[in-house]
Amino acid sequence: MTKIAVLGAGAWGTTFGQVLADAGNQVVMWGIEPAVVDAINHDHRNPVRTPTIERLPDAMTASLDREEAVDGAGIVVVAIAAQHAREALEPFRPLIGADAVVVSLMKGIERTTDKRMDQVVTEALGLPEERFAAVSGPNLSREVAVRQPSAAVVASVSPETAQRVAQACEAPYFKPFVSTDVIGLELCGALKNVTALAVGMSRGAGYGENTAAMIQARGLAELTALGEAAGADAKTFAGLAGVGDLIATCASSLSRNYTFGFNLGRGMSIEEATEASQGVAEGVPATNAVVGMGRSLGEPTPLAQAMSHVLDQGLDCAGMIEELFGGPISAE
Ligand SMILES: NC(=O)C1=CN([C@@H]2O[C@H](COP(=O)(O)OP(=O)(O)OC[C@H]3O[C@@H](n4cnc5c(N)ncnc54)[C@H](OP(=O)(O)O)[C@@H]3O)[C@@H](O)[C@H]2O)C=CC1
Ligand SMILES: O=C(CO)COP(=O)(O)O
Repeated sequence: MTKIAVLGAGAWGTTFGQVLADAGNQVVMWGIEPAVVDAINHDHRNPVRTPTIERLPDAMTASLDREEAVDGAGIVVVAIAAQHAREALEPFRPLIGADAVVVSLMKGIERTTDKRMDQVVTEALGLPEERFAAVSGPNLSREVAVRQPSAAVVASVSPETAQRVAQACEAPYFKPFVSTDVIGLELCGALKNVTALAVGMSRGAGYGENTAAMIQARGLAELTALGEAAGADAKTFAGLAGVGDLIATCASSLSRNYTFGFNLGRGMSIEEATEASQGVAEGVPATNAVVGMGRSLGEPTPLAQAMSHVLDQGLDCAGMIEELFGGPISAE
């Protein structure tokens, strides 16, 4: 059995840990909450983050100790809230094996640097990019947790690394595809969250399918253009990690980003929506980073800009839509 460490015992880390265990690996979760680590070890449960999983596989254990978690692990998976990834990972730098591959499940942009998670992870760990892979796709954790059929894309600049990670996470209900477009995959995951906030907001305000579709389609155009400007392959945005994830996230109350937006749309303040959120809504800190990224690449980001006015200045849903669609007629 291959040992795989999963850093971060949140909803997706724990659920993906179950995928890896179901795929035949020995999985050690690393977390910072003693109660969560204790519950995984003694009750085979993570009642805080994955309450719908009644019993985690026997091949899953957990540790509070960094060294114990990654010692002998051939693959190290990172599923930590994006804004905390760098500080959480730096202490792992001397501990991760020289041949280990590091995999990011995170869908975010670092607010203070506007950097993608592949950049944050490789910088924090001093990792060559050939030993890094990202996994992204339409993977609402509660559905994967009950083993509904799902697929994801594993991207690495090294086709061998992508293949190795894909083989490790292929389970009867979880189908990985491979790609070398790390930048595209990272931007799909992070930027669809900003669109999900806006679509959720329109739903919360009472608007229907047409409004949701127009925001979603413009969001896709925006993230594709930004991705291409950053060096990504446009094909990635039409695939599972792009359109696929956008469809899942923008249509589901299981998405924290959609729900955060929905709550804003029905009148909650940012503080109230944050309080109501069940886990991290990555689109919130990513929004201004997307605006910053657009500015540095010379690419307009009207949707992210409108959402930043929602988050920073309290713009309401009607104002957000007016800002997005109220300008002069232009080519699509
Ligand atoms: N849930 C989903 O459906 C999916 C999520 N993702 C992505 O995966 C990433 C993780 O999401 P998810 O697990 O759902 O989020 P959760 O909010 O459930 O969990 C976040 C995790 O980050 C940990 N964390 C936060 N700060 C620190 C820190 N300083 N040091 C160590 N650990 C820390 C939290 O620990 P603690 O519990 O102790 O606070 C928690 O385990 C996100 O980027 C998300 O976009 C990707 C695909 C699907
Ligand atoms: O990325 C996800 C589904 O693919 C999860 O979305 P949320 O982070 O909005 O819950």
